[in-house]
Amino acid sequence: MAHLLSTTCYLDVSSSNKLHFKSINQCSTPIPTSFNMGISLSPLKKLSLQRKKCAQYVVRASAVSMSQEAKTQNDSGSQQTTDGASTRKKVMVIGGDGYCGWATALHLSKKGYEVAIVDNLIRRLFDHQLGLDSLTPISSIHNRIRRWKSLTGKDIQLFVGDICDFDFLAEAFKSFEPDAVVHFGEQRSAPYSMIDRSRAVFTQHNNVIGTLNVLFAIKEFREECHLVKLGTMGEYGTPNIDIEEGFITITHNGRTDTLPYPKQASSFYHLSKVHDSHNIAFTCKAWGIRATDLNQGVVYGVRTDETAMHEDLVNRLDYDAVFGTALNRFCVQAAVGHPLTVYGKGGQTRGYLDIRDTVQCVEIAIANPAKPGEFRVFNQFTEQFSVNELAALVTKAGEKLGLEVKTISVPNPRVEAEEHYYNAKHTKLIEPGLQPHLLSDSLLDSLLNFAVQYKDRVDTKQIMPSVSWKKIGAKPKTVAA
Ligand SMILES: O=c1ccn([C@@H]2O[C@H](COP(=O)(O)OP(=O)(O)O[C@H]3O[C@H](CS(=O)(=O)O)[C@@H](O)[C@H](O)[C@H]3O)[C@@H](O)[C@H]2O)c(=O)[nH]1
Repeated sequence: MAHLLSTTCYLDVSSSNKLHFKSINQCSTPIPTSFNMGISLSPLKKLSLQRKKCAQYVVRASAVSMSQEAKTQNDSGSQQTTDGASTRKKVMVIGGDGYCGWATALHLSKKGYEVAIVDNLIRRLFDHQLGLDSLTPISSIHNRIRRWKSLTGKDIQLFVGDICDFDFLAEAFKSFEPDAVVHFGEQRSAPYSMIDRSRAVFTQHNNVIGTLNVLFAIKEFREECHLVKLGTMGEYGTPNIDIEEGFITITHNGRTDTLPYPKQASSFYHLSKVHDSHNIAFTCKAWGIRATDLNQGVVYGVRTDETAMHEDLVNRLDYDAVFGTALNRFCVQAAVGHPLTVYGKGGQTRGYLDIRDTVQCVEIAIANPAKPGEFRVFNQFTEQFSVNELAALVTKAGEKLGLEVKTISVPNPRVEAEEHYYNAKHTKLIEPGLQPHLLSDSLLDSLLNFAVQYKDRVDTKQIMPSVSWKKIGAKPKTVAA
């Protein structure tokens, strides 16, 4: 069984330019290395893809010139100590190199929080393995952080390693001492988890054990630390009743109780988040952990105020059938003249939100922490759309830009309801101040323009779905060269 090569690196942005190397840790979580259509990925195999002894090093960001005057930002990340002094709240962003994590790390840093990114960079490895790429060219995490420092004067610490390796996570916790942990560090694609047995096992192991380790790290080293965990609206499935925020009050045989809302996830990925929610709820009760489960809907968009500051800060945008999500995919499809790929009847309805609202929601959760022992659940989306509605909106916006947009019905590769009732509550983030960026013509114009700008980078072979919920088997899938 192949394993992941994991480098543990610590980027400390302070005074001198020294580079320190130190041997650290090992890990044993298997990750799959092949996908689809017959030929295995020998170069990646040669990497041996093993979580083995690796280097820890410290890079000083002052090695990068300050290309722009550092600016003072509005700081909302400070907190009062018992003696009245003001300190900056420390937030560890696990998965801070990914789509939502990178945007969030920058936003929190700008808001005055002291931020550390923890990431094993595996999202970049998935692309290498499956032959995929972000629509937008993205810089290395090191260059991203250096650029941020040069533009704003703000440090972001970097711990490169795997949270399934508890020794690594413990070191990161003891070194950074977070007041809050935002946990995006999971394999987040439903199709990826449905490629083959090894991807299903990897997804659930990685996600469930990673979160379990975070819970143990909080208990062991930072009891007061608030866990802000990214869950998913997909935990609820599509029941024929209104979806509440985490809990539902039920009267049964004359007795009444408020219970966790029933979970009906529809992929091994979505199920991993259900398992996480149970583990978190249990440890809140048993150990007094304070946690917020953010059941996020489908995210769209690419720009946030911070990622728009420089090309080195640009976020990734996935359009392929494994990692790309519905609206982002449709915009890229429209830009390259590919028909919009509505799966099945297109009545599948989900909650959606702009990535600028993802970063706002996380900040709201951190600024208003759960109490010790409290397990809160917020539904994190701003609007509901069916896939057909999204296709119609993109068609209209494309026409305005002179694009001829067609839609096709693709046989649904997933097992899901294609026509159903959907009405999900989402008030708990609005009350403390979320100001939603609703999907508008101007947003669609700018997303489409963005897609048009990068359309030469699109590999149209990655658009049609090739992962089937029904055909998943034990045999490892490999990718063609
Ligand atoms: O080309 C496409 C792509 C998707 N769909 C449909 O659009 C819906 C949403 O699919 P998606 O790929 O945009 O989103 P999903 O697989 O549900 O997962 C994404 O959105 C989840 C939130 S939610 O959908 O569970 O609310 C997050 O948890 C995941 O990390 C993120 O990848 C599904 O019914 C899917 O069948 C199409 O019709 N055509």
